[in-house]
Amino acid sequence: MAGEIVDKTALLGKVKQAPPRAAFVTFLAGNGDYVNGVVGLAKGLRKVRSAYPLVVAVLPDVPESHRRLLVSQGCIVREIEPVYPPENQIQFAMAYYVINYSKLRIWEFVEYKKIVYLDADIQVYENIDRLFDLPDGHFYAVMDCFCEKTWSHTPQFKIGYCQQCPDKVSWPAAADLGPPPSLYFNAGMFVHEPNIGTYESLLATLEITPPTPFAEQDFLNMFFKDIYKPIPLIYNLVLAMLWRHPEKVELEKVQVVHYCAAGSKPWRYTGKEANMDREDIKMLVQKWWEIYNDKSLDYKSPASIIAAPTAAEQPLRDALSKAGAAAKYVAAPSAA
Ligand SMILES: O=c1ccn([C@@H]2O[C@H](COP(=O)(O)OP(=O)(O)O)[C@@H](O)[C@H]2O)c(=O)[nH]1
Ligand SMILES: OC[C@H]1O[C@H](O[C@@H]2[C@@H](O)[C@H](O)[C@@H](O)[C@H](O)[C@@H]2O)[C@H](O)[C@@H](O)[C@H]1O
Ligand SMILES: [Mn+2]
Repeated sequence: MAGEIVDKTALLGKVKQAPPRAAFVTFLAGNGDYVNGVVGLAKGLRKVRSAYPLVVAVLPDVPESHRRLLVSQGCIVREIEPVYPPENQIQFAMAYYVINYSKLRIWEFVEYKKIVYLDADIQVYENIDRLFDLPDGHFYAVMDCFCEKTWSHTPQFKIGYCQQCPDKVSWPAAADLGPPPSLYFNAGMFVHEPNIGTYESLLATLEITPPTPFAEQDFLNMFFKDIYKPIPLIYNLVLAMLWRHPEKVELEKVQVVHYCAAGSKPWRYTGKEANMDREDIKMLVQKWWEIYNDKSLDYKSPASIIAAPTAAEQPLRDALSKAGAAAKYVAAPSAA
């Protein structure tokens, strides 16, 4: 850079925008392979040029190596303490669901005015930043489907009722079944406002609420029933919709895919489970891998752009150096 004088600190100051008071948040537990989902999500949000950071709420059992990997991919890693439901003999739909109550900790993230929560097995294929502009005071999420056998414990499954097609099998007037279930959302993606009062109420209510098969998803549906506002399924395609309610899915319009069907986690996909040999599933898994393997989507810290810009980044560097006052080049402190 002969002749070039650049004040790296000044440039860094210009590259760093004021942190937006909103964020995407995901949740990571254990030392297993869900960390791949978070890396994929971080790269997917970068690909769609989201203006918001990805915060990863990690449980204490997430190893340092996974945390470093996520920081190297531009994530903000924040440790949370687990949340457990009251002692119980309940059979969760999936045994590991018990740990998903820990998602409740994100109501403590009050440095963010609004949060879009995304499971680690979700990928974002179009920019959904507009969700942060939804009016406050509601809990926004996509309606779930009751048709998979994971719901076989419920009365609605037993009579073949699903909220996605309430007229197909209408809810019987029989008194013993009570009223039809309220609108029920999938808790893999939702828009909410962190708030300490809400957080304390969530935890206090949990202490006196017997756990149920869909764990925190059931609990959140009960807690936010009065302010829940359904949003279109383009924001959280629960894969089972493809074979349970295909008439409701326009795949080309879907912006967010939730790899929640059994066998659909891309990083451990074998194609052997039910429905996993479908062409649309194979295409969606391949789409996930294309982003995960795309090195151009790896995070580059502002310092690395300033120090060694690629051709594509040169314009940014030039603009910044023009914007910044001419000043002596200040080499970064050597790592040694
Ligand atoms: O071993 C696990 C299991 C779950 N999760 C987190 O908990 C979320 C909910 O679990 P999962 O997505 O498997 O539930 P599903 O949506 O498939 O019912 C995951 O997306 C991850 O964010 C995790 O980090 N490690
Ligand atoms: O702990 C309970 C979990 O319940 C939900 O997953 C279910 C649900 O969507 C069912 O309707 C599907 O049939 C099933 O495949 C799927 O796993 C959330 O995605 C997840 O984040 C988490 O809240
Ligand atoms: Mn999920």
